[in-house]
Order: sequence, then C-alpha cells, then structure tokens
Amino acid sequence: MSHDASPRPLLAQAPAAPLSGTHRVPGDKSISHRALMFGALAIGTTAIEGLLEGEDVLRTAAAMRALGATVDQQGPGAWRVAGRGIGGLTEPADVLDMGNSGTAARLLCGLLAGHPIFSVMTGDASLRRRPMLRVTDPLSATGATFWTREGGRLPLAVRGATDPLPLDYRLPVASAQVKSACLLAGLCARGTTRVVEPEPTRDHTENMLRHFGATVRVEDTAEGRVIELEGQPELRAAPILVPGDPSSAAFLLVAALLVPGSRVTIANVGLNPLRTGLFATLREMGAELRVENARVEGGEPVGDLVAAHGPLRAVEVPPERAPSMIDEYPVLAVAAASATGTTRMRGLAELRVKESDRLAATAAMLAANGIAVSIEGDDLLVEGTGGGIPGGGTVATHMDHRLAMSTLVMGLAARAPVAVDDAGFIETSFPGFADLMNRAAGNKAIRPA
Ligand SMILES: O=C(O)C1=C[C@@H](OP(=O)(O)O)[C@@H](O)[C@H](O)C1
Ligand SMILES: C=C(OP(=O)(O)O)C(=O)O
Repeated sequence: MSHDASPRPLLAQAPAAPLSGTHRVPGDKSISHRALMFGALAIGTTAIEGLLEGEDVLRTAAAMRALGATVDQQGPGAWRVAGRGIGGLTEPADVLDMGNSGTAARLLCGLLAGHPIFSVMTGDASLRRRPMLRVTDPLSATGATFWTREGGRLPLAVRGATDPLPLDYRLPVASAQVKSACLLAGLCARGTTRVVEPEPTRDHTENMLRHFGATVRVEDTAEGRVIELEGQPELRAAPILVPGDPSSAAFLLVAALLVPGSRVTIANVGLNPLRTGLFATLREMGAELRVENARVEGGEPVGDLVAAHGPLRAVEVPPERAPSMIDEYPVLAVAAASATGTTRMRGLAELRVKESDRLAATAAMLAANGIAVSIEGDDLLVEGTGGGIPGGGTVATHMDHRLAMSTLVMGLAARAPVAVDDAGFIETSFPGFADLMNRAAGNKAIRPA
C-alpha cells in the first residue's frame, strides 16, 4: 500500500484446524534490494530469479530506472537489470520516493554519494520520521554534500562527489544499512574503503560484491569486524537466485509453534547465519524446529524449515544476538506471550527507529491482548501465560508491516479474535501473507475486520 491509500483493517482468529502443509514465502527483501542495485552498477545484464515483488523492493526498482538502468520484469520473480557500470548512474529527472523502505533509502544514499549528480529523496510518513544522519554523516566524508530536513530526516537532497574519497568508518551502531551505504559509496572511490562494525550484521552486501567480482576482505579483530573493499572495481553482471526471506518465514513458523496440532514445512528459506537468531532463540525455548535439505544456492545457505506445535519456555535473549534477528522481535514477543515464564529480550534500542517505535508498539500490541509486558531501559520483558493468549484487542500498526503480521499471528493463537487497524503495509515485504496463512490453516482464519 502506498502512504495515501485507505487503511485495511484485518482480523485473525483461531483456525478450525491446525496449520499444515508445505509452503514458500516470498524472496528475501535485503537480497532483493541489493540485487537490483548491484545489477544497476554492473556491466551487462543481471538475471534475478525469486525477487521479492513487495512495495519496498519495487521502490528500489523504480529508483534504479530513474537513475538510468534498464529494469524489466520477465515473469513472476524473474527480473533483468541492464547496468550502467560503476559511476555510470545518471541524474534523475524527479524526486526519488522510497516509500516505507529504510533499506532502499539508506543504501541509495551510498550510491548517490559516489555519483556526481544531484538528487532529492523522500518517503512516506513513517520513513520521513526515521534517522538519516547515520548515513549522511559518514557519507559526507566522501566529498558528497547532503541537505536534510531538521533532525536529519527526509526529504533530503544530495550532490554526489565528483572524485569520491574512500571512507574509513567505525559504525556507532550495528547496522547493515549503514555498512552497506558506506560500501556502495566505496565502489565509486579510488582506494580502499574500510568499515568496522561493533557486532557482525547481515553480510549480503559483502557476498554480492564478491559475486559481482569486487575484492572484499573481512577480518574479525579486537576492534570488531573489519570489512575492506577495493574501490572502482569492474562489476560484472552475475545471475542472482533470491532465497525465501527468513524474516517472512518467521510468521508462519511462530504460528505453527503456537497453534495446537500444527506441523508445517517452509521450503527454500535463506539461512545465512547472520539472519537466524530467531531460529536459535526458538530452539532454546524448546521449539521443535529443524532444517531439512540444507544446501547452498546462489552463494547463500538455504534449507527447508520444519516446525511443529509444542510448549515453549521463557529465555533471556542476549543483546549481541540482536543484529541476527533485528526484525523478528515483534513475532518473538508473540511466542514469548504463550511461553512459560518471563522472557527478557535485551538491547533493543534499534527497534525504536524502525518503521514504527517497535519497542513501544510491540509492548502495546501484547498489552492490548491481555499479556503483561514492560520495558526496562532497552529491554523488553514479556510475562508468558504458559498457556493461551487472551486476545480480543485491536492493535495500531503505525505503518509497520511487522507489527501487523505479528498481531495477526497472535490472533491465530488467541482465545478471542485480534484485529489490526491497517494491514496495508504488509504489502511492503510479504505480498500474499493472509492468503498463505489461510492456506496453511485451511480456512479463513484471517479476514477483513
Ligand atoms: O540491510 C538490510 O537489508 C536491513 C538491515 C536492518 O536494518 P538496520 O541496518 O537499520 O539494522 C533490517 O532491520 C532491515 O529490515 C534490513
Ligand atoms: C526494518 C525493516 O525494513 P527497512 O529498514 O528497510 O524499512 C523491516 O523490514 O523490518
């Protein structure tokens, strides 16, 4: 849904039958954005299979077109990008609207910093609230000039550097978006770009850079993970196979764990170890969850997830695990609500700057449905019932797709139906979410409110 569409309330209730069957979730959002961007920078035509056709990724496709790349859909999930080469993007004739997508906006800042062109970028009301100084500050050291609205918010304007300098930057927060923005700018700079991250974050950018022929070195040191990129490589078009998004699989997975009698298989899920913190946490909670057919496809580990209903117990989730499950806390909180004992999720400051303040919104989602919850500093504490979730609440989703989907998963496991005020933003990352859940449940457990 774009930000001016009317709200779409939905309601979820306990399904008449357990969840079952084998299902596939849409392509990985992080990899899809990057595939389009790298395709646009490469020489030749990049063929992408399994691209996520969610609104966030379609914003990136539109931006790459506006910057001069040729981007075509050949069939469902099958896309072709004819690139312009490093430094070859051309000035866009109009404002670049990145919709609801932080990843699209921040990675694009990196690309634009490295090209001597003028651009203006905006987004929807959610994205216009999110902090951009975390990318514009370090990227300014390339020689690019950024102008932002008060507080470093969108809309922003940027004049990219004519002869960009390589960055040497230590990330103040663990953020794959900031890391990737620096590396994308570094592609256009002469010399070595160096980024140090305090905790390792998803490494799809590094993997894809190598896949397209760039030289990237990664080393774990006492100061953190050091990533070095040799600037101005010739990126050569390379085929991309996008795996199913583990962050989307999380919703069906948690629903299967919570709805009695359920057993589902989610085929072809990306299992990059920097994305699988939720799966490790659920196993610690006692979940029956295993991987079948583990394999490597398109340079990323992939497998089929098999999950079955069973009792869960509370755990403490350490802060250093946050980067590997940063988008999964709302749905983990739903699992924690039905576990035995109090789950403490530590170090969640970054959740405050997502599509919504996800820390506050997750607490409100649970509280509206009869679960005792509290926030202590940057920690979220959820008092599990050890049995069912009362439900019966209506949850404000604040333009946040993950809040909407987590709420609907809770409704499937609750005693009374649970509603969301607006499910439209689910289209940003998981088109067909309600249909897929209803197929797994064999009935209309999720329907318009
Ligand atoms: O690089 C990426 O593709 C992403 C990085 C994460 O954001 P941060 O870099 O802000 O942690 C994550 O929340 C987002 O959904 C996707
Ligand atoms: C935080 C998310 O995405 P983005 O930052 O790209 O808006 C998300 O998908 O949960």
